Amino acid sequence: MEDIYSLWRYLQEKFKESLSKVSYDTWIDSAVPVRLTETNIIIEVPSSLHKDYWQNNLATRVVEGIYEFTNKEISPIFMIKNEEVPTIEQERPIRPEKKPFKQAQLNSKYTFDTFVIGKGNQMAHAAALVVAEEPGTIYNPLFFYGGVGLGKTHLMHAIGHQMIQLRPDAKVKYVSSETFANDFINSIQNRTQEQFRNEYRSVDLLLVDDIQFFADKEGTQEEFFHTFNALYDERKQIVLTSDRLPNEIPKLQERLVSRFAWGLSVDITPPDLETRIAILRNKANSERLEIPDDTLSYIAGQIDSNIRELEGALVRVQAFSAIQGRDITTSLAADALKSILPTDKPKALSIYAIQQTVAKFYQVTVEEIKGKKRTKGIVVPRQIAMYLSRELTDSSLPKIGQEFGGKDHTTVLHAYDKIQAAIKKDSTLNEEIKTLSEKLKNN
Ligand SMILES: Nc1ncnc2c1ncn2[C@@H]1O[C@H](COP(=O)(O)OP(=O)(O)OP(=O)(O)O)[C@@H](O)[C@H]1O
Repeated sequence: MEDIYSLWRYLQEKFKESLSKVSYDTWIDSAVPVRLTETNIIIEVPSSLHKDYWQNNLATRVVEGIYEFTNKEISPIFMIKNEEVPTIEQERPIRPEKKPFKQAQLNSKYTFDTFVIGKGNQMAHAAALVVAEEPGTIYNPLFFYGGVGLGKTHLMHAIGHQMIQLRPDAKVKYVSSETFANDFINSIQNRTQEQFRNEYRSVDLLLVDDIQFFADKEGTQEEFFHTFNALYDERKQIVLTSDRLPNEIPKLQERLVSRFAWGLSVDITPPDLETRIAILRNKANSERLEIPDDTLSYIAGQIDSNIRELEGALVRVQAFSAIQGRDITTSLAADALKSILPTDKPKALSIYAIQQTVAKFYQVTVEEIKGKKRTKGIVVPRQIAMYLSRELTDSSLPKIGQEFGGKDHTTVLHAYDKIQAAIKKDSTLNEEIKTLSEKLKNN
């Protein structure tokens, strides 16, 4: 048998590559491998919350990682610290089994009931409900896009659950784009393409997550194109997610880009403070944690862009309180999060600050920059401000458009391309943009 510690180091490295620092520190760093046999690995974690998280989110990756390292199928068993080490023979392997269609690999926690609605996801939530209730009619495909950990997968699963509740015989299939690609490749290797096609083309609802990973996979794109057409022609609902709009995914075939635009694309933007507090409160209630309101506000104030990290922070605070035997208070939360929060976090640059700086530099007003006037003296500063908003902030194109008086994302893209091309030819403009960037970064 392999050495458990080398294997663990290998798994740690893999998780380090794929998880954010906060998630890694919360989930992986706190886990300890206890025993390795021919069939199982026992992993000790600090709390039941950790155990749930490992089982729901990380177990499959453990199986994959161990298989890469040892070439053996070994399932993880998670035990909570200080519990008795389980006897392996009595344990059922946790490795995900092939479930019947109806259950469709849906995470039971990702439902509409547990989804908190806020400004950034309101439209996505509404579209998801429509699609669950009237699949294949209005918004087909439905395309969610937005940053990491903002609830795209959650909403997708919620659609699946809701559809099964309304129509218990509905066939729902949820896959990540990688699973689709792997299934396709395996079907070629095993000569089971017909089975593959039957499986994917006979569903009532197909949910494909993170399709940005289709980039560079020509054969998979080809196959997905046919799957898409077959389902679409039969008026079956398709829901897709990605971290960006289809036309921004490099190497995505044009015919897929245009098909994805047939339905509705909705972005999910980071939650505001109120929504983050509401998400934490829900989570704390469902875990029966006693946390004062000011502590929830404190945690929500520290982690402002990613809900997965927000949840990770709550688990960390809870674990810290359990280990130290202290009640959860704001000062305990501050201690618990100290090591994962950047100490000199630079304040994120806002689009408004860019508009102000550019307006002042070119002696126009912010209203003119955000407005519709097409005189040259205004159009160029407006395009420069859009260009800098894309370069210097994490905002998506639609979000930038919105901040410029509700313009379309294509207008922003056009401005960006135009300025990018212009600075290569026009050295004065190049200098001006450099000066503006420096000014903004040093603010
Ligand atoms: N509005 C919300 N209400 C409650 N929980 C939420 C909400 N949005 C996200 N979450 C939770 O945050 C975590 C991350 O969400 P999810 O996995 O759906 O993100 P994602 O956008 O699919 O991210 P990725 O791009 O990494 O796949 C999940 O545990 C999810 O339940």
